[in-house]
Amino acid sequence: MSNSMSVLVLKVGGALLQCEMGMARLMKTAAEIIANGQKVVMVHGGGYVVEQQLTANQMETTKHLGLRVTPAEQMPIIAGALAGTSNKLLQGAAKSAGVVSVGISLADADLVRAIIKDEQLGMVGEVEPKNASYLEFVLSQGWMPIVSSIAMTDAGELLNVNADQAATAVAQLVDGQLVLLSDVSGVLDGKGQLLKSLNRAEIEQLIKLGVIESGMKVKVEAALEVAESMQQPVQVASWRDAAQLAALAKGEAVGTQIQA
Ligand SMILES: Nc1ncnc2c1ncn2[C@@H]1O[C@H](COP(=O)(O)OP(=O)(O)O)[C@@H](O)[C@H]1O
Ligand SMILES: CC(=O)N[C@@H](CCC(=O)OP(=O)(O)O)C(=O)O
Repeated sequence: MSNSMSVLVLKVGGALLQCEMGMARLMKTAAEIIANGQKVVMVHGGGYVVEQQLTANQMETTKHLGLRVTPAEQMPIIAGALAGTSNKLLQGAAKSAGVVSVGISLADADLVRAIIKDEQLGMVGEVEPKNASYLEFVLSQGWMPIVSSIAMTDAGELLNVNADQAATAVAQLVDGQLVLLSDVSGVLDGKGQLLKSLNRAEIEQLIKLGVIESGMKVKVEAALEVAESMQQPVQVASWRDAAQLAALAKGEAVGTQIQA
């Protein structure tokens, strides 16, 4: 079990980037957590920004089981949308909340080892933790790393990594406590009610029933991997919910606890 002073890895989903008030509130929360003495690493998605920029370039896009099929010719736009636009939008919000940030990607400083996940998905990456030195240095300065999910193969090709999976690798890398913040208050049951806690058997059952699907399926599977490998619960909650953010700042459990 990690103690409350361990590194907090906060993953934020792409819908946040469409909401200026949401970004401001989240960064205020991050500022409070940092002021309380805890280190924070932010990992972000940006699925909506990717879609806007592909559409603006007359490119079509599809997802397969929650992962974006990424043809090589789309990679420059996707990298720009995630490591550029999305990352800098969040840095701007951090700056105006008084948080000093360092905007990086998974491709920096050998943070992770990245390989192509499945040829049929194109340039989609699968990552595992590699070298924490750079993150540790940034954190030691009191700065907040903001990490996009763009990675690089050993041959130097850019890869598009699902941001929940990126956050998993980062949490393992820094031995951190992982919180996945989305636009829903947590994992919901078939009636839309929040499920407070889920283990592997319950997750498998809900996936089989089709209650947990698409992006949430990728998210809970990523959460479960961390919960099991690090033997600590992972929280799935919402950046939209001010009460959840306030609880998070106090170190309380929020949303759905994914348990080992
Ligand atoms: N059982 C479920 N509970 C909550 N959300 C679910 C569930 N099944 C599917 N979803 C969908 O998953 C979405 C969250 O995943 P995703 O869009 O990938 O989030 P993010 O971009 O924040 O990572 C929700 O907005 C919802 O549409
Ligand atoms: C391979 C893959 O699916 N990559 C994602 C990366 C961004 C992401 O995960 O963004 P959200 O957190 O907003 O969903 C994508 O292209 O959308």
